[in-house]
Amino acid sequence: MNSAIEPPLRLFVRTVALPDDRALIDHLPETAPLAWIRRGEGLVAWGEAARLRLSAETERTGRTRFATAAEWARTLLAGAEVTDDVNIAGTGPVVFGSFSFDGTGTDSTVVLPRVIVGRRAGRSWITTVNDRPGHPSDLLAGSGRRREIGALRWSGGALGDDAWRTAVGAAVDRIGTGGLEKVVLARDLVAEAPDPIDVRTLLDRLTGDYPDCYSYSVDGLVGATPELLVRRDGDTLESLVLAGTRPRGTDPDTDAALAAALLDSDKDLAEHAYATESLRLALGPLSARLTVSDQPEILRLANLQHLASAVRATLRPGVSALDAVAALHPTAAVGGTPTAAAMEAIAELEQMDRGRYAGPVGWLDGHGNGEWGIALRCAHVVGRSARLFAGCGIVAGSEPEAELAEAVTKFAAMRTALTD
Ligand SMILES: C=C(O[C@@H]1C=C(C(=O)O)C=C[C@H]1O)C(=O)O
Repeated sequence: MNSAIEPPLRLFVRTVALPDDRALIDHLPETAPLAWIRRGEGLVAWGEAARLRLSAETERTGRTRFATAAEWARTLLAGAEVTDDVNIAGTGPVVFGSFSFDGTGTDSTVVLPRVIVGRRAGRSWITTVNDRPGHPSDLLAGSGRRREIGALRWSGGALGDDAWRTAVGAAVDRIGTGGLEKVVLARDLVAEAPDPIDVRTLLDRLTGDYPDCYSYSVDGLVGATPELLVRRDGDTLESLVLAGTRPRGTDPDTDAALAAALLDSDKDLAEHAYATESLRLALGPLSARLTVSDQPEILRLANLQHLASAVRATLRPGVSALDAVAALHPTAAVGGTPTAAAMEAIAELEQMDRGRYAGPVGWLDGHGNGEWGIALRCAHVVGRSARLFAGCGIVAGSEPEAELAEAVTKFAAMRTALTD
């Protein structure tokens, strides 16, 4: 059964311009911070006016939960009395969501916060969600100082290095015998801190190190993802497909050589093509117009470079950001091809529950606008512990040793963020 914390009978939502140029993170309290930030803009939020917990489904792809969440949000937000002085995507009431990778997972959640602070195209605003008209002053209080994380104790996750190499080998064998073309295999790693982890400290470091990524925090899932699943503003949808990876070089020549090798690698181009194709197939029926760039480009991050393809679509009327998420997840960038066989292979070979890693994370406003990323380069933080995740696309020709090295590099974003 899905369960919702019943919202008050009537919600009063007020958005006003905020003459404040503090960094978004500086507004956040330590408890349950919600965030979606890129290049200093985005949304931060806190408090809870309503929450939907979604139950497990029988299908691994689990599409019903997105439809349930979209309907819940639509009814909730349509029933609110909204006064919006700013009126752009992300103003008015906004829900934040984080969905489990696998539909059989139990920890998907959507929350309507009490206070949302946003910044976009140089404009800042604050939105409050109340049971009575007006801005309650106690919710606008500034936040406390961010705390350091302290000395960490690291331990292995579900599979050690050898076992994970073996799993990659088994995936390559499966691909060779037909029925499966690509599968993304992930692994986990656990860090234990001396005190409860201050998520704002992680966000501060992630936004600093990865300004071009989307730094997010929803219900303890914290990370900085380069992979935009959906941005919907009016009838325009954008997405960025990533698949195919190399590390950054330590000097400009090596860096350029690694990028050139990536653009020239048949294995990586094939891995990338599965991902763009899955997106094209899923988005086609929702779009009046759809363009996927024909040649991938290089996206450079602090620690990695990826093959990237930009996608742009004009959506058919009435398709919300969350409707598009429902159609897209799981893309071959984090699942594989064909989807059902890849999901089975993941469940069998990884030997762990991904939780919300590699699931959609983001926000949705009352007009159906929103931004959703794939929850990558992240950790699930619970009290003093953080469980980190990293995965790699496996195709014919993948080598276990190289994939292991790639996973180590992908862990680095969160490892560094956790390290004082
Ligand atoms: C699965 C992850 O990343 C995905 C896999 C990639 C690859 O295998 O080349 C690249 C980008 C992401 O789509 C991860 O970071 O955990």
